[in-house]
Amino acid sequence: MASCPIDPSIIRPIRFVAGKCQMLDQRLLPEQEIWLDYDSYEDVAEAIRTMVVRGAPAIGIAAAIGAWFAARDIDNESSREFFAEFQQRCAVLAASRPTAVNLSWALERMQRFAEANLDRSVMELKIGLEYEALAITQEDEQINRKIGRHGAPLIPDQARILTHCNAGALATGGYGTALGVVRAALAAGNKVSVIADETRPFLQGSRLTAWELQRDGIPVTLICDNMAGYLMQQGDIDCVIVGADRIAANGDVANKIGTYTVAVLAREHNIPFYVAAPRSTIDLRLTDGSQIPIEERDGREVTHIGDKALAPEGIAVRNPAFDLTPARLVTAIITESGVVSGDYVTGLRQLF
Ligand SMILES: CSC[C@@H](O)[C@@H](O)C(=O)COP(=O)(O)O
Repeated sequence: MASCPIDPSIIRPIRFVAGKCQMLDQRLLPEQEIWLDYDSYEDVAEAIRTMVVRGAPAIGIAAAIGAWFAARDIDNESSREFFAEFQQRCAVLAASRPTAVNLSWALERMQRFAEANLDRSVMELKIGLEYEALAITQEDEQINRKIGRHGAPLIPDQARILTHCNAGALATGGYGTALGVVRAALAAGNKVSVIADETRPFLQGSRLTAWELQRDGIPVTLICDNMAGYLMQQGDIDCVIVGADRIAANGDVANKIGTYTVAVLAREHNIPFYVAAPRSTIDLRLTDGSQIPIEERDGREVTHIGDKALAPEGIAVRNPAFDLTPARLVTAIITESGVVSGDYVTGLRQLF
């Protein structure tokens, strides 16, 4: 795979250069800014699995682009046979990571498009799927800017905002969800600052959130995950904003491991706990969070940083990548269609 230096303007982790799809290799940040070229659905599935690309909306975008590559490379003139093969290839992409529903949301949208147009030629289907993938890519940044506009009024001037993981530009098509609210609050003239949890074990907070905010000149202070309680106790945090990988119909939120701990601490200290997410992250098919599949990743992410061992060889390890925050701990869910709080069952349904 070829690489090239980073685009110095707005951060968008997935881009098209000379007709090629490139993804910023987020495993290497902040040390190296390397873009990798992608041209096959198998490689895109691997990029999602290995977290070259990560963050729920960005995973959805990558999946849509992977589905377009999958369609483009099918050699069959019959629309129905093409569709059967397309579905099988989408299933490979769908299996790459289980928790973020944006992945299946994007793949289902691509398959719905194909299924609704089976009277067209395979060539027309392929062109249509390319447009659909590009639409999913471009819409996302606009959605995030709307989330930002809805969320900004909730954030007081001078607020010190705790965030966990990376729900920023790097996790989306651009601008970010939780960090989109921060960007919108700053754009509205409020002098806010961010406190970023480092987010063990994959360090999305220290490697990615700190990197993208510092790069954009947004005030950010890094802390270890276990420092959040102390800072809240000291009165140094005014609100929490995080993203989400999947939100059940009752408002339970799956997000990066450690989010639940932050939500419990926020409740103890009467600090508002906001979740910012697009509607594509809301899964109304699931009545509550217990139905959300939680990914367990390789224990090596816990025992090592890079090649450096942090634990004795052979130690037993658990590595759940996400946790569940019950709706009762969530002050409000900020979406592109408005802010929902209180009765999530009714409020989330009304967004659709
Ligand atoms: C806008 S991104 C929201 C979530 O996807 C984010 O908070 C998160 O948990 C990402 O997890 P990751 O494992 O890095 O994909």
